[in-house]
Amino acid sequence: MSEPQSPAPGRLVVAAAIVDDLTRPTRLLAARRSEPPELAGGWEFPGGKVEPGEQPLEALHRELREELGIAVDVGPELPGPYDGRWALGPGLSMRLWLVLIIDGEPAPLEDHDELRWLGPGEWASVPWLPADVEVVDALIARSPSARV
Ligand SMILES: Nc1nc2c([nH]c(=O)n2[C@H]2C[C@H](O)[C@@H](COP(=O)(O)OP(=O)(O)OP(=O)(O)O)O2)c(=O)[nH]1
Repeated sequence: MSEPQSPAPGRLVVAAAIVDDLTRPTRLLAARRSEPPELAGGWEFPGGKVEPGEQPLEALHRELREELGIAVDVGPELPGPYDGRWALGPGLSMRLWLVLIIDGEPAPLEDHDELRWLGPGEWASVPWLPADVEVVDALIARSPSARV
């Protein structure tokens, strides 16, 4: 099968599908953005932009510590259709990994005003940011344990 034509990868955003189990996940942690105004109220995978000179996984650990106050073990990546990345908007694309919390209780410290554990059958039940809808669908498709 041929690769879809780009949107250019653009700046890399790294994000986490925080789950309760890396092989048979049943719960997924969604975060509601509080800013900027045009994105506020939309639900997303916690994460953020990779800074110059930073490795992607280094950025992921930093963002999760800053935004939620947690340390994680990183599991498998959910590769997107654009050279492994998911298209976000103009000039941005995302890599996403399943992760498990190993330290800390997640709290909306930065950029979010609510966190919610979504149980089986609920993973698509919040209004995800538009670009995340296909990502959530792909996550559900690879996680039979997420379905009721
Ligand atoms: N973190 C994250 N960002 C997403 C997702 N879906 C999606 O469209 N985005 C967009 C929203 C933002 O435009 C961009 C990520 O930027 P960000 O604001 O989280 O990055 P950052 O924490 O590094 O913040 P900054 O340096 O830009 O202030 O990607 C997602 O699931 N997670």
